[in-house]
Amino acid sequence: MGLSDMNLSRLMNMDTGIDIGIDLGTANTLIYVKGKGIVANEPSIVASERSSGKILAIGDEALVIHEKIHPGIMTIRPLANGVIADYEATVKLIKGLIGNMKNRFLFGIHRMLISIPLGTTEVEIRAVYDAAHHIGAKEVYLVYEPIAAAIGIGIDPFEAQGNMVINIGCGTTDIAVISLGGIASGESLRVAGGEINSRILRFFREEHNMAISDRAAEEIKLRIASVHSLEQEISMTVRGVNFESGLPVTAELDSITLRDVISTPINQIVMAIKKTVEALIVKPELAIDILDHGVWLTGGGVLLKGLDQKITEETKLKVQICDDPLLVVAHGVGRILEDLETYDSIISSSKNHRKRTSKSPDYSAQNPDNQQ
Ligand SMILES: Nc1ncnc2c1ncn2[C@@H]1O[C@H](COP(=O)(O)OP(=O)(O)OP(=O)(O)O)[C@@H](O)[C@H]1O
Repeated sequence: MGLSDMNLSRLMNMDTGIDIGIDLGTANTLIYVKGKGIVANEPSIVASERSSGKILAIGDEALVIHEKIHPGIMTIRPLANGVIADYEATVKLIKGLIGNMKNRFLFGIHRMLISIPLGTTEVEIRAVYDAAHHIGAKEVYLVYEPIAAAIGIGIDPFEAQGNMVINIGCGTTDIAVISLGGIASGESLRVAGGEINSRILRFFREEHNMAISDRAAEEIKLRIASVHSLEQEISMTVRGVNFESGLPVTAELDSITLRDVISTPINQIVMAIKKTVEALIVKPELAIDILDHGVWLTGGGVLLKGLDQKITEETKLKVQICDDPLLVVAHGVGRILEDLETYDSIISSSKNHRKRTSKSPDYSAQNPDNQQ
């Protein structure tokens, strides 16, 4: 009796290994397995033993350790501003997240597709390729995050109509006008949700001589941060530690004061959006498309209260927050992975990656390989 189609495909899968997509983010790393969907969504954090470097935990478990100071354990966030800041820890994070799955397959990972921010330099791209090969991927592909986000929304990146996507994560904000499979106008800045938290931490340090935890800064942002006046302004009591006495203290913070505290990064993001739109002056038909169809907001950072309204007021563009902004890049990476042939021209591969020096990228390029 011959092999059934299913057995044959199983055999082929074993022969070549699994295909994995990764949204490697500053705050969160998501793993997509071809044919299965998103199988992991955990914070990008690794905890290791200080003396031996032995990995104790990754993801959710490492975050719990991070919040409880322990002299013998250190925690690392391997990604900063969307790119690899600690190579070893990044490898450990990805290995840890896919480790359990991989054991179920005989020949490990075949293809690995990773999303990267628009502003990733040549050196940083090299590090991503190296890490993926180090982990065992036989073929490695990269895609720019806003293109993955667009595909995750359901936009056809090859259509002539211009589509504008603003992806605000933790470490980076990417703004791209996508048309005909390329980026017609784009900006990338290393300012996003994480910078808002940094401003909150700094405010308490400078204004209240008070240390607050990373978790407290995140909670403040989620509960009372807004970039547009609220119908009813809100406030909360914040707990921390006085820098001099070391004693626990509290302070009140209201949404009006906080709006001012976070205004600089918000203005930087708005300026970058305006710059991207202004660059379309030489491509008026794309500018009209954006005016007609509006802008998509993706990434967790867009959930900041009133941000959509602020962007509309400042740019006169209609904006829409996509469904599942924290998952949309991973969904896009997944769609590409399921159909690599269709998306061939918008991804780059380590096979055809040429060695170049680190320079500012040219966003007219269609994929991360085309950096000048
Ligand atoms: N409700 C919310 N309000 C404001 N910010 C939020 C909210 N929910 C999540 N965020 C922020 O979204 C960010 C995480 O988003 P996301 O997972 O898309 O980023 P990332 O992919 O890890 O980062 P990057 O793409 O920059 O490397 C964090 O800064 C988080 O604080």
